[in-house]
Amino acid sequence: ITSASSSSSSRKRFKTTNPNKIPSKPKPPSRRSPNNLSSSGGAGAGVGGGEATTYTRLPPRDDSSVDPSLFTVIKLHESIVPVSTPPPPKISSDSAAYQAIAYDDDEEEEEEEVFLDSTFDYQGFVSDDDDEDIEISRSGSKDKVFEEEEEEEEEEEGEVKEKGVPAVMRCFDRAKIYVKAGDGGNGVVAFRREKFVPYGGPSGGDGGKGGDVYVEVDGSMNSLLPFRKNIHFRAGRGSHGQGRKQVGAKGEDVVVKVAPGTVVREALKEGMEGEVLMELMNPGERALLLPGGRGGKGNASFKSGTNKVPKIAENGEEGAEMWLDLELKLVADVGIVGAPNAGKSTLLSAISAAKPTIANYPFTTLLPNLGVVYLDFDATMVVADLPGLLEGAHQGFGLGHEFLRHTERCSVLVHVVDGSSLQPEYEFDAVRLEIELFSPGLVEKPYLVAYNKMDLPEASEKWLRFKEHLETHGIHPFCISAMNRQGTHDVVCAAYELLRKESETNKDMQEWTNPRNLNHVADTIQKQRSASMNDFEIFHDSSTSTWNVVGAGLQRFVQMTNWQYTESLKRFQHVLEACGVNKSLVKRGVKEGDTVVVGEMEMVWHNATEKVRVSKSNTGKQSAGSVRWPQFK
Ligand SMILES: Nc1nc2c(ncn2[C@@H]2O[C@H](COP(=O)(O)OP(=O)(O)OP(=O)(O)O)[C@@H](O)[C@H]2O)c(=O)[nH]1
Ligand SMILES: [Mg+2]
Repeated sequence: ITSASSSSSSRKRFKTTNPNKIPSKPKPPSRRSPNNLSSSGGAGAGVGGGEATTYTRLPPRDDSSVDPSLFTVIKLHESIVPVSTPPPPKISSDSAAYQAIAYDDDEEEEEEEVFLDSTFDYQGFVSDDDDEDIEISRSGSKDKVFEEEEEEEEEEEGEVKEKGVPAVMRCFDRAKIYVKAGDGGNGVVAFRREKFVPYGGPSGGDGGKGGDVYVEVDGSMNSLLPFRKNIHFRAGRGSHGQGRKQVGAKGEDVVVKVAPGTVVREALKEGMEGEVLMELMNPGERALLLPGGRGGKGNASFKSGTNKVPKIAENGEEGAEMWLDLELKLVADVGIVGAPNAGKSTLLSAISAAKPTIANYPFTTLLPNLGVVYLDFDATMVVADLPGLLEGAHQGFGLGHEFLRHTERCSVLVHVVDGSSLQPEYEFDAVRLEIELFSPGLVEKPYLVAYNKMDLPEASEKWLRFKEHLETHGIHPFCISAMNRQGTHDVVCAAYELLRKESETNKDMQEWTNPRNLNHVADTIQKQRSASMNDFEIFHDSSTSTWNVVGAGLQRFVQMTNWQYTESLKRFQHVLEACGVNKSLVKRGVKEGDTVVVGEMEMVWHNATEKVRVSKSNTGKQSAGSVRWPQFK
């Protein structure tokens, strides 16, 4: 027999996020079919007036070191759509109402009764219930929530500053956000009160389900910019149950909108990369990420043959919460890479309707530009123009090479070489090396080489030498003048041909990976929620005489138990007995007076032969934020 002592104030709140890892299914990047490009990709670009994404601009600079303060002038396509703002967390003003016993009185009888009977003849957890402190404990826990929030934000700020890429760039394609599903509403204890109907019976309704958290692809977004302003997304809490068996309303859902091509990871501490939870590619795709907590049962649900007057109700289940790392990898078919000032943006503007900034200095392009290239009615491809790569980019020179991850989804690369540079061959090799250093997988992608600026004599002079150099390596370069649009069509056709071949090879694999279950995170959480209470482990530290009973099912049960009602203790005691915790503890050698911890509940163990009886005199003061149970020795 055990009797309980308090602990919830000192222990951290139990989180349904669950310490157990959520298994993820990383999906191999699937390429979009060229046919659906016009409706997606955020670029919204198209021939005939369609506009492409253009975000560029850096004033000419002598040195290539990057001062973030200069990046404030950024031109962005207007189409960035703010993500939906989550509804403010609902805090019911009459939060204490459900705690006390509600009556669905019909006109006449207004008298209040309190059913916090502190005496029952049960060997087990007993309460020195002190009704008046419930409010205090409630507000106490609220404060705690806010404190935690502040901590989280501080932690966020600290992590934003990583070296390499200027802050402005990072924020566009990477974000860290917090999501929380709504808690379930609490059930209530109420009794039917009606004139001429004695013993109306229990009528406390169940709490409503908490709101869900969804992640949705918004085709009009082309960056993760909105997450610079808004990083907390909380679904609404379910309403509490009411008298007359009225079930609480469901909490409001929250939808986190992301750009196509966003990779969602579970955020881990200390810069570690979490598992990929999902990759969201196609506009309109929607994933249920975190399901809201279940509503607590009201006393009407506890009615049984043996207990016709249940004075017990459950708390709502806490909604799961987690931090997510979002990363945008552009969804483009072809990526244009090359050294700074080689003419990459010029090439994109020559082959598509995109209007990236073009200027005669390195690092004009700071963020990738997208454009849609139309070869035919049904032959289109999305082309991305990337910032320039320098030798040593992997060490952070220039803009670094982080943005190369945008090419990971590209099937084909077009390598633009500046023919007017001193040693085009050397420039070519250096850029290839940087690509390889970023990812060996990237260097294996099919690519073609476009030798640019052929209209300039210094470029055409070196063309033959360059061509020979590459041909010895089995590469056949194209020569173009992007500015005059000469030779660009050949490059486009060749790129499209490579793209077609690639998609044929990948076809089988893509078919195999479809259909994807985007809701697998929510499914895992649901599965964990239905974990049996019989699954638990007992950890014992012999030096401290503390026994930790760990099990998802039991922890959830503790969290949902409203300790205000004394019958809750009975039920808890019964559960511990029924699922074998007591037995296992005895077997492991628990001793009189040892501490047993289950979830956030801490108890003192008492041997079964002793009778425990509580008298009314035990109603002492409670500390804020906890419900204290007396210890009986
Ligand atoms: N003569 C000539 N100049 C060109 C050609 N293509 C590009 N240029 C010029 O080269 C300069 C750089 O062009 P961009 O398209 O901005 O080069 P980029 O590779 O995008 O440069 P970053 O974005 O800074 O990496 C501009 O002044 C262009 O006008 C070409 O075919 N012939
Ligand atoms: Mg450029």
